[in-house]
Amino acid sequence: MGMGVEFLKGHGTENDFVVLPDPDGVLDLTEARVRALCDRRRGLGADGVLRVVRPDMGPWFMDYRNADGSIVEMCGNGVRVFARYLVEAGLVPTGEFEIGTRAGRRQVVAHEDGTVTVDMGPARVTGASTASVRGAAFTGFAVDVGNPHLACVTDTPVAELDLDDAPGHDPAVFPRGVNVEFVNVLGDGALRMRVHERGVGETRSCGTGTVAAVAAWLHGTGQRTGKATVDVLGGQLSVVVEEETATLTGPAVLLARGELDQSWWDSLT
Ligand SMILES: N[C@@H](CCC[C@H](N)C(=O)O)C(=O)O
Repeated sequence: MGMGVEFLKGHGTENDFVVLPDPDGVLDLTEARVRALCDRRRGLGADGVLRVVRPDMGPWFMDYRNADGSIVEMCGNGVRVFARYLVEAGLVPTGEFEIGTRAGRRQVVAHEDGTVTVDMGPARVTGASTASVRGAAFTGFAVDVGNPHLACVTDTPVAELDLDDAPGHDPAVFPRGVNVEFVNVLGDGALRMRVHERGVGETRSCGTGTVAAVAAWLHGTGQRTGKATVDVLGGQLSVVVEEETATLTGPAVLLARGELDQSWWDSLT
């Protein structure tokens, strides 16, 4: 290894991340550096950054950043990729362990087949609200999965939506912004979803978004618990919603590792 900053690249259902191992918490991860890393032309390209930190007390901590550099609470696909990194780096044994996030500790199970199950904590439906896409209104439910979501179950085929721009939302309901999901019901327990993520744009998957989608679908049909598969642009995730918590299962892939050029890193402040 040379002197550059170590990185890995990974994805969960094509929601992709740069992983930065930083056990001693010495990296100065500025907004400018996150933006440059995530840029698909002048950087490595990713939807977000996962910095891997070992606190003095407690489990390994996932310091998650959106591609625009914003620091937010939780990332369901990210936590699976983070878990895969910890296992492959030999920092935890395959099986069950905890990961710290800004939304609290999350129990994960890294399976032998490469998939990871995450206990996501409760998915709380907190009310109803409306998203707009090119003048069309979509009603949905506000769902708190540690981070904020507006999940809209709709008969409009999600493939037809133009999500290049952020959907409109009510800032009084979502003062810190929101991730917006559009959801089609394909059959009992089978959903299709597209998502526009706060701080990123449209992504090919959002783990917390799939949990919000299933919680909203169940809520709208008068059910408190249930399970569903959710087809996203980048694959399929499985979600189980229980009274007190929800679980998310899906793939987690690491595909590259290397080091960032130190002078490039230093040129960004
Ligand atoms: N892609 C993530 C969610 C990342 C955070 C989100 N953009 C936010 O700002 O809350 C996931 O898989 O959950």
